[in-house]
Amino acid sequence: MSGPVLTPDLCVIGAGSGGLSAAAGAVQLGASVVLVEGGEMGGDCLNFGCVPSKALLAAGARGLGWEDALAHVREAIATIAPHDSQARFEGLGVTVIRAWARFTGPDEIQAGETRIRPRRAVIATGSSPAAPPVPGLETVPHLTNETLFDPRPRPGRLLILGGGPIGIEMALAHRRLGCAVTVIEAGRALGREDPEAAALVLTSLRAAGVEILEDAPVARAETTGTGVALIAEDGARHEGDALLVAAGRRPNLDRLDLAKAGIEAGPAGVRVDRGLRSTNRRVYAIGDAAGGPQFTHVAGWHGGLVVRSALFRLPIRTDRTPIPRVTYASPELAQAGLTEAEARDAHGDRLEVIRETFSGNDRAVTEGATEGFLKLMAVKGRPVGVTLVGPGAGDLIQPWVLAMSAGLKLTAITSMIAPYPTRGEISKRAAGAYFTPRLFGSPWPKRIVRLLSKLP
Ligand SMILES: Cc1cc2nc3c(=O)[nH]c(=O)nc-3n(C[C@H](O)[C@H](O)[C@H](O)COP(=O)(O)OP(=O)(O)OC[C@H]3O[C@@H](n4cnc5c(N)ncnc54)[C@H](O)[C@@H]3O)c2cc1C
Ligand SMILES: NC(=O)c1ccc[n+]([C@@H]2O[C@H](COP(=O)([O-])OP(=O)(O)OC[C@H]3O[C@@H](n4cnc5c(N)ncnc54)[C@H](O)[C@@H]3O)[C@@H](O)[C@H]2O)c1
Repeated sequence: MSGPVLTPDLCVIGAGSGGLSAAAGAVQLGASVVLVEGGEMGGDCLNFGCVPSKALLAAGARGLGWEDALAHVREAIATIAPHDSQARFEGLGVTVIRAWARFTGPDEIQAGETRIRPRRAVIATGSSPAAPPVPGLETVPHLTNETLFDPRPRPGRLLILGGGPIGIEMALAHRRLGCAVTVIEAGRALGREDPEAAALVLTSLRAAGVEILEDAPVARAETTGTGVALIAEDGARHEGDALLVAAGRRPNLDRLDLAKAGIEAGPAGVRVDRGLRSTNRRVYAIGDAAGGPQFTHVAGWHGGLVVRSALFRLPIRTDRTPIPRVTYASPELAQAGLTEAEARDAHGDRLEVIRETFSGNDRAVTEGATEGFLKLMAVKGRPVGVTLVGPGAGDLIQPWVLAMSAGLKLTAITSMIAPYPTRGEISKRAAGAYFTPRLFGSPWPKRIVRLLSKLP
């Protein structure tokens, strides 16, 4: 094969959330970096994921019309795009190649005409919408997150196959923009979340007019005269003029020729150890391609970790850090660390669960927005999980993410002075409630106070 041969310290395949973090970190530490991107710089999050979905939600909340909402989505992407652009990365000193990469051997990657023989490589190729095995779906016209934000007419009734985070967030966005929406979910909608928190979100979505059908596996899809129909296993037929398939993801590995490099993978992604190394020790896999939790902040965190490992040869591990997630529904649902059920499995009787509602939060009362609660899972004076549902939950959960990643005790939260009146006071109140029975329910503090009161 002719063409140039590059021998960088690091070759990163994929310029999404994970790949960009790895490339930016490595080049700024003095490494030579080649970044290969076959599609759009910025990957899913910027172009077809987080950014357009949150922009569409916000456009609906602001009461924009359909055309203005789609224009706002394009504007949001365009405003953020320079940060992820080829020009910015070349400015940092990264060699950017716009081509699809594939392995040609254990230590060689081909990208267009260029051959790359890096010291270390990172697979950061992300994921794509999975097509569920529903007969008829292959021929029925449908949207996925890759086409949902393109210019298109407003659907009168949108059917959504799948009630995970994409299905639920996009149901809310379309409802806000005036569409009738039906979500059809095989199991429980938001099935990964704490059931009580998910129920609150789903109740509010139903109250806003979204139809959500649970325990309704879709068995068949058909094209109708005016659009599409989904037929559930129980025979119920649901018709709409557009269909969004949001039924999970599959890793983007087909183009990579992994076997040539001795890299093993399964349906979830590249097989990696807890240090993100694949079965080829010189090749890491990060983000959605690595088969773990699929979030931008996880991909970005992975990007930082592999720089640490590849450049400084420092040990890294991914199995000890609590990973937060937020579903941007109304109200928001945020989770840090373990859910109650997970904490119960992990800690059994040692687990204490404390629940505080926003109806006891003065700011929420003054705003007349008291829906939601915080659930704290604590073991021996330390938080192991927090579920927060309510307006701004994604921001309110951050002190708990800090507390858990830094291994802080609940006293770190109780000793903080929380400004009054803020919704964030709910955290201090929950942490305080952990100590209430210990302090006021035990005879010892009272005995000590009595004893001391006898002293001059
Ligand atoms: C609708 C939607 C909403 C979402 N909302 C959120 C959210 O609010 N918060 C959140 O944290 N996460 C969200 N996510 C998830 C988030 O987008 C992903 O977890 C994140 O983008 C993963 O980053 P990544 O770097 O692993 O992959 P990507 O960002 O997908 O980047 C992978 C890149 O690799 C390129 N590529 C693939 N194969 C090759 C190849 N062979 N050669 C060269 N380049 C290649 C692709 O073109 C792509 O640009 C959302 C996802 C979707 C679909
Ligand atoms: N706010 C966020 O952070 C955010 C937002 C959107 C997406 N994401 C990420 O993207 C990932 C993918 O999201 P998703 O919602 O596509 O996937 P998902 O796997 O979370 O949910 C897909 C849902 O589709 C259902 N389903 C599958 N086949 C079905 C069938 N035949 N009939 C009816 N229902 C069926 C599943 O039971 C599941 O509940 C998420 O796991 C998340 O990590 C994150």
